[in-house]
Amino acid sequence: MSGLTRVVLVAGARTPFLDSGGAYSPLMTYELAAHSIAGLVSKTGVDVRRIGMVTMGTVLHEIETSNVARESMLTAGLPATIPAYTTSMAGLSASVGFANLCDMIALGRIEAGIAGGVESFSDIPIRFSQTIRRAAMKVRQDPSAKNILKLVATLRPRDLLPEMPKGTDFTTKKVMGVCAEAMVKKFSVSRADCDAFTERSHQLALTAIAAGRYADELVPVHVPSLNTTVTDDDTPRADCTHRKLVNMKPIFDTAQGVITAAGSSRFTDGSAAVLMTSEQAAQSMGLTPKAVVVDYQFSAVKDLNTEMLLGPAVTIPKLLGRHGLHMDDIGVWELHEAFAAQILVNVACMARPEFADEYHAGQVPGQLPMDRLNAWGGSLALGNPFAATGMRLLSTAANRLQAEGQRYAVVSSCAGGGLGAAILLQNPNV
Ligand SMILES: CC(=O)SCCNC(=O)CCNC(=O)[C@H](O)C(C)(C)COP(=O)(O)OP(=O)(O)OC[C@H]1O[C@@H](n2cnc3c(N)ncnc32)[C@H](O)[C@@H]1OP(=O)(O)O
Repeated sequence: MSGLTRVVLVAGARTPFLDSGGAYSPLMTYELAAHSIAGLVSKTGVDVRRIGMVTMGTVLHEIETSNVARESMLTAGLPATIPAYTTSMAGLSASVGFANLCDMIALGRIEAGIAGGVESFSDIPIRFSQTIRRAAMKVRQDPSAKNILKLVATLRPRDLLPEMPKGTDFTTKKVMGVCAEAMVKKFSVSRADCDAFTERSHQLALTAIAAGRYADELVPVHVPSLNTTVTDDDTPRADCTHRKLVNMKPIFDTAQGVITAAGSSRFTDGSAAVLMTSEQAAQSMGLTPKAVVVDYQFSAVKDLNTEMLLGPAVTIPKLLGRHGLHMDDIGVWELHEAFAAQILVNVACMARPEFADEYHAGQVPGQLPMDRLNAWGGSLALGNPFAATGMRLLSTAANRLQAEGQRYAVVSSCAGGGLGAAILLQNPNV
């Protein structure tokens, strides 16, 4: 963002991530999101009067709180005078809010903003069937007993069944695990490599947790109706070992697939948020930024049927290329692990000339240095509350830049709809 006001990422905060159906079940998403916003404000000590906008991304929209950004920032106790809007771009829902706020700060329209993401799979929007919905609308127009009886007589028992969200991509009508298997068939990665990557994710997460790496970003969540306070992520597993993984059956392609339950990120509840300001605003508020936001890029794949989750391989090279950077120049890599196979396909594609011909005008991005990738574990171990994941990655990348003394970090995610995002951060001190 040269020539514009420099944007800095001050810090991130997140709730612990929990397997769906757990202790967050009684909470609505706005309540979960309020915890990450309130925690972020309290840990940074930012002067809230200087915040110009709040965004909150979500994938599964709750109808009662359709502008979940507004409800969550009010619940977090931010002044009502701060505007807030909700963003939606599949798994990149929070990242697009983050990008919007960066632009607003860079252009001098606001001097500080909070970008968050939230998801709950414990309380998904389940609807009546369309037949019932239509009948209900007709009853609203004419609520007479005669009309109600007439409409009830047209209903069949199956119309009374609730409609669950399908969990499939709307265009391809496939679930993401099936899409990931289609990528494996096109670009081929082995089951053994997937298992090794899965084990690595859990072991690195457990080591990072034991070393207190996440203490800085985690905010406890009190759930009054259960009289409990959640302090830790609950999905990293010590028993995620080669011995166990090797015996697991593939679940999305039972005959020939490589993706098991362990090699898939789980349906998870949680929220995360990051604080961005202009460099001058951070200085004047006495805040110490963890990273400078250098640039970002959104892209989309050509073929949704075989490349659905290939967003990082399509997006990262565009971002790096714009800054004359190579894979080796990046010291910290934080990539969303939707599936072990999806990460391995993305990494493999970036090193392949035929993929470079297809997407990057023949410029082969090269080999991603695996020892710098998700060094504190990834979504396979920590879970994937869809929209919250992007903000978790940013927070972790900024913390890793500081802890590891690296100069650049790249954060990247794939998403349903064949979308991809990549964000380039720089350590202000290196
Ligand atoms: C952009 C994107 O992010 S795209 C991705 C979007 N997300 C998705 O599509 C979600 C994909 N995930 C899923 O569909 C589900 O989480 C599934 C199907 C993978 C898992 O579903 P569940 O039925 O809850 O699996 P469950 O937890 O019961 O695990 C099955 C078995 O594997 C075991 N297991 C699961 N994970 C692990 C692990 N990491 N290590 C060891 N064992 C494991 C369980 O203990 C269980 O064993 P058991 O049968 O002996 O009890």
